[in-house]
Amino acid sequence: MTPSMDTVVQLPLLWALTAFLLTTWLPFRTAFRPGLWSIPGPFLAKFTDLWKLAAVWAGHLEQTIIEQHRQYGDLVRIGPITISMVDPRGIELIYGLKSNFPKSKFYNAFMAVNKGKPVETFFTTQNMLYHSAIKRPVSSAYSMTTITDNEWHIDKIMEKLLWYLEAEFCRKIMLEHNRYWPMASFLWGSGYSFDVISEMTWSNSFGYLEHGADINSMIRSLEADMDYYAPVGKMPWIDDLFRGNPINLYVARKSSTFAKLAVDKIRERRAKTTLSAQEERDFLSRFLKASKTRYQTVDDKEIASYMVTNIVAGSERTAISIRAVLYYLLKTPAACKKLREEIDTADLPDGPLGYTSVERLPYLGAYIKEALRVHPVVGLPLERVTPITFQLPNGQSLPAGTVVGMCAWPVHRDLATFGNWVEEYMAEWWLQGSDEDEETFDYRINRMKRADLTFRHGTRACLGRNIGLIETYKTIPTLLRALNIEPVDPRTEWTLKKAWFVRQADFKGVCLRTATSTSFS
Ligand code: HEM
Repeated sequence: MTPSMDTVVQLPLLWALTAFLLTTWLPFRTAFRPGLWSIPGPFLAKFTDLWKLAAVWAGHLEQTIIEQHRQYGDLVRIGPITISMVDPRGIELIYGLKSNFPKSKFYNAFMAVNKGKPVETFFTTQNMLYHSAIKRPVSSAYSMTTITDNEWHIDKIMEKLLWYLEAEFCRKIMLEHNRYWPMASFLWGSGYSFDVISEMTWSNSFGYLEHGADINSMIRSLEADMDYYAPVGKMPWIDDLFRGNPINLYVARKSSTFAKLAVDKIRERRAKTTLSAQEERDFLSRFLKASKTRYQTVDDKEIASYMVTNIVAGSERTAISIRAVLYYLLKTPAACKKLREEIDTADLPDGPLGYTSVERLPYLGAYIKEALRVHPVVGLPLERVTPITFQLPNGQSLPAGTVVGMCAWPVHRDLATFGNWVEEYMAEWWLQGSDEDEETFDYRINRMKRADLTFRHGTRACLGRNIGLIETYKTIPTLLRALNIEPVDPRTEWTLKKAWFVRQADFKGVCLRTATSTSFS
């Protein structure tokens, strides 16, 4: 059968129309989306999320966003429907309790897989009702009172760390090798924080400190996962295509390492007839208690998901924070000296320091806050979706369905809030100046606090904030008191691996010696 004359004429027209739509009309429509087209930003980003993906892939989105904001101002369009904002007033509007904006699809990539099925967690869910339903039964387990009542879990691991560093390594290796020990994996790596959070969760640490190695490469594979999630989260359909497609999920039908471990721990705990005092009060016991009263919401799948979230969200972030504080202290010898003096004169008890005995030390607080300002853990914008038209502080409005996010790196470098010293480590700014009256100081410090995105803010703020803070506040002075930690060469820099987290790699210049040894040879 030969095609009719009409078809012959129509076919090329159809192709031309399709080509026009694909090459001109659709990109034009995307770029000139009402409410967004006037917001400045990189040209490519108006048309496609490839711009974001490429910047994350290249490992410097946080720096690129800082530069974009310096070039274009407070609002930058970094994707066809994505806006980055830097004005600290936006924090309350986007993340505050009243706004309740859901997370964007970026978080889909972070979903764990259990028996071939993606599992939503506190961290990943975009359903705010589900989020509040699963958070309510367990939120008291993360309160300041509960965590300080259970500091002994942290103390146990801290004692191991001290023993390990002093007895096992420092003394021995110092005697053998020029009396210093280049700080390596255990403290510098994440093993310590992994051990703390596993001890708090099920009263048994992974044992990184004892093994001195990355058991079953769990840390390495978690880091690799995070490095994968960050770029694919910027174009979530890529993850759907490769990892989340039904064929892959069916063929794999596997659970993530942490999900399997959590299920085993629940089974073991249920089989126990008596529990130790420690087990009675750990997270797992609290989750199991919650399941008795809220059994419709908190089933075993949910308990496993709470446990996985604890391990995944509570290990790397705290390790990165502790490393940041140590790094900036070591790079600023005057600060380190001042802090040592503060600790020495504070009349503190022996052994691992309690949170209540150190939280009021002014220099310690200032050094920690400043390190987390200069080096926030998360390096990407925390994306939320506007459910309705969103009125910005400058009067402009964004249409419903816009992805809007603030990244801690540019926000913590906002010149209007932090002054011209934003790139410097200047902890004293968190303290009242000698020529500053109370009122001026209160005004200044409150502005700085309102611009603090370290743990974020509002409904989806960090659930483990108290753990992260207590662990950091306890660990830094306990270490400084027990050991002299010094840079071999203060000019040495660390290297940074930037994806979802801005993770530090080897800072080889650091070495340890016990506080009692007098000098390096
Ligand atoms: C110093 C250490 C820590 C820092 C700097 C930190 C930082 C953050 C930040 C910035 C977020 C918001 C992420 C987002 O909106 O995408 C977050 C969320 C979260 N963090 Fe932390 N975190 C730390 C420690 C912990 C610990 C120890 C735990 C666990 C037990 C934890 C559990 C969580 C959870 C569950 C969320 C998700 C909350 C939600 O969406 O409702 N974090 N954290």
